[in-house]
Amino acid sequence: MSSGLLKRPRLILFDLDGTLVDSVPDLAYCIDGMMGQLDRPVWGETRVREWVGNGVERLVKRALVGQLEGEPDDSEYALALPLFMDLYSRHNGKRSRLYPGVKPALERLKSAGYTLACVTNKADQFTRPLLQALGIYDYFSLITSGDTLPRKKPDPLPLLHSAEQLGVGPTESLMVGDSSNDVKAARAAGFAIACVPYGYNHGVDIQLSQPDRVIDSLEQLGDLFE
Ligand SMILES: O=C(O)COP(=O)(O)O
Ligand SMILES: [Mg+2]
Repeated sequence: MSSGLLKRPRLILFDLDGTLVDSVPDLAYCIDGMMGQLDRPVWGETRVREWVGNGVERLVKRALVGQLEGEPDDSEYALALPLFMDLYSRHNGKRSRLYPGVKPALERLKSAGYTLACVTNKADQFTRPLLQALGIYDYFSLITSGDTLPRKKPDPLPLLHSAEQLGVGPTESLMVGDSSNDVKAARAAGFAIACVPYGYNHGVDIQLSQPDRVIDSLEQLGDLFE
């Protein structure tokens, strides 16, 4: 990782789960509720934390197979997904919290004239209510969810789509995330990438993905730019 200041961006894209919001308490509660309804053992927050970041379908599959990779039995998955969707639509946001410094950081960046947008792999039916419940929906000029486009992060499409919609080029755009999916998507899109170390990266240190910067709090973002 290099040091020194980054080129000042015009657009800052924020990942949601693990970057803005600690959503694992709700996700784990609903995964465990689903497992219980299937008469299977529950996993708890520590395991579920390692499985978040590739969208709801992968999360349910990971819970069914008990690991990051692998495909569950088709008929069990067909039962499990609607159970999870129903539980999460009723519990989304109840136990989730903004990470420290998120709201003041968004406020300061917005006031300083940066365009802010959200790019998440979370399904849109859950993304918008969560941002609203946590009082940060209005900071974002655009929200691109995991099912908005045909491909999710780590594909660069959601990042490139957001920048294009907002009339900003990739070299004037910064992605802020917590996982290797965010780093891969940003690199493929030609965006700069800053990461937080406190989120969900499948149990792996985010430094190993070599983002341009790692910051402890979003409040440090403004200090990164020339
Ligand atoms: O996997 C999800 O549902 C969300 O993940 P993200 O907000 O970190 O992209
Ligand atoms: Mg994330």
